[in-house]
Amino acid sequence: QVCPGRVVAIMTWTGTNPSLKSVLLNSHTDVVPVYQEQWKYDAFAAVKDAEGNIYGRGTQDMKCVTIQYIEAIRRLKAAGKRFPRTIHLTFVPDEEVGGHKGMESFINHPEFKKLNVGFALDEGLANPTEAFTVFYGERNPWWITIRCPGSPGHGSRFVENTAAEKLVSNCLPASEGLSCFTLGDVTTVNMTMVHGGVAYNVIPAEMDVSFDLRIPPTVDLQEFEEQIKAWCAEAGEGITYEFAQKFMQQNTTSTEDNNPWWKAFSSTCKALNMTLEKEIFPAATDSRFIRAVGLPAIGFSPMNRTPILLHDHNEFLNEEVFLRGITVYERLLPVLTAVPAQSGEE
Ligand SMILES: CSCC[C@H](NC=O)C(=O)O
Ligand SMILES: [Zn+2]
Ligand SMILES: [Zn+2]
Repeated sequence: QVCPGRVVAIMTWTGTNPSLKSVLLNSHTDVVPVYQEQWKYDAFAAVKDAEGNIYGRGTQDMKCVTIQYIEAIRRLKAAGKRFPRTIHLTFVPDEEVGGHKGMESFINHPEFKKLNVGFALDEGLANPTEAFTVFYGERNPWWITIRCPGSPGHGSRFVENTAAEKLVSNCLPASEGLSCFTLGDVTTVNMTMVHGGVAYNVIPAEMDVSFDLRIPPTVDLQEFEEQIKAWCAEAGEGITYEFAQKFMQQNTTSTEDNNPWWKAFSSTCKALNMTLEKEIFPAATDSRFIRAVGLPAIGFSPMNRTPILLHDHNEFLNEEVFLRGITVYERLLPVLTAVPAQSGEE
C-alpha cells in the first residue's frame, strides 16, 4: 500500500543471477470512464465482432499490454526457460488521474528500491500504419489556472478593467498545424475550464480560466514559465496563476545503439521485421516517474494497424494484433533479461 487505499501488486520471476538489475514490466490497473450511450457494445463486456475487433474500455489502455506481459511469461515458464535477470511485473493504480497516489508514491517507496530495476517497459500508443511507435520520453504536463480579478459593477454599465476582458485576452488562440512535427515535438495549449460569475447583471470581481499544457522535453521550462508570466502581465492588472500539475523532469531514455537496453529492444524488433518509429509521448504516463529517478524506460504497446482510441468511445483492439503482441514479448523478454552486466553491476 503506497497511499491509504492505493495498492501496488508485484509479481516476480527471479532470474538465475538475481544480483543483476531487473527488468520491470509496469502497467496501470485503472481506466478512464465511458459514455456508455456512445458505445456500440457494453464497454465492459469485451465483445468481439465478426472482424475480430474486441471492444472494451482498456483494450488499448493498457490491459492488452498487462495480459501480454503475463501470457508471454506463462508461455516462457511453461517451456522451462530461465533467464539471468529477474523480471518484475508491477500493477499500479491511479495512472489516469496523474499517478501521484500510484507510481509517483511507489517510486520513492523502499519496496521499489528493493526491485533493483535496471530497465522498464510501460505503455505506448497504437499506430494506424504497419509500424510500431516506441516512446523514449514524454511531454511535461502543466495544468494551470489563471485568476483574473477585475472591477465589479452593474451588468448594464461600461465597466473598465473587467475580469472577463482579462480572461479573453489571456485566451487569444494561436494554433497552427505543422506537419513535419509529431504531437510529442510541439507544445499544445487547450483551454479546458472557465469559471466565474454569479448573475446576468452583476459584473464579477473574478473569473478563472484553466489550461492543459503539454510541453516537449526540448523546451526550457524556466523560460516558458517566464513567458506565461509575461502573457499574464500583458493581459491586465492583478492576474495570478496557480498550477494543479507541474511536472519539471525532462529525462529521456537513450535510443542510441551503444545503449545495451535499447540495442536489446530494437534488435529484437528488427529480427521480428517490425518497423519502429521513435517519438516523444504526447500525454503523460507512469514512465515519467521512472525516468525521473534516472532509470531508462520505453513506452511500448505492440499495436500496429490500429487507430488510436485510448480514452475514446468504442475503444477496441483486433485479436490478431493482440495475439501477435504476446509473441513480441515472448521474444523481447529473453533478450532484455540477458543484457550483459553493465559497469556497476556484479
Ligand atoms: C498530468 S497527469 C495526467 C495523466 C494523464 N494520463 C493518461 O491519460 C494525462 O492526462 O496525460
Ligand atoms: Zn494508460
Ligand atoms: Zn489512459
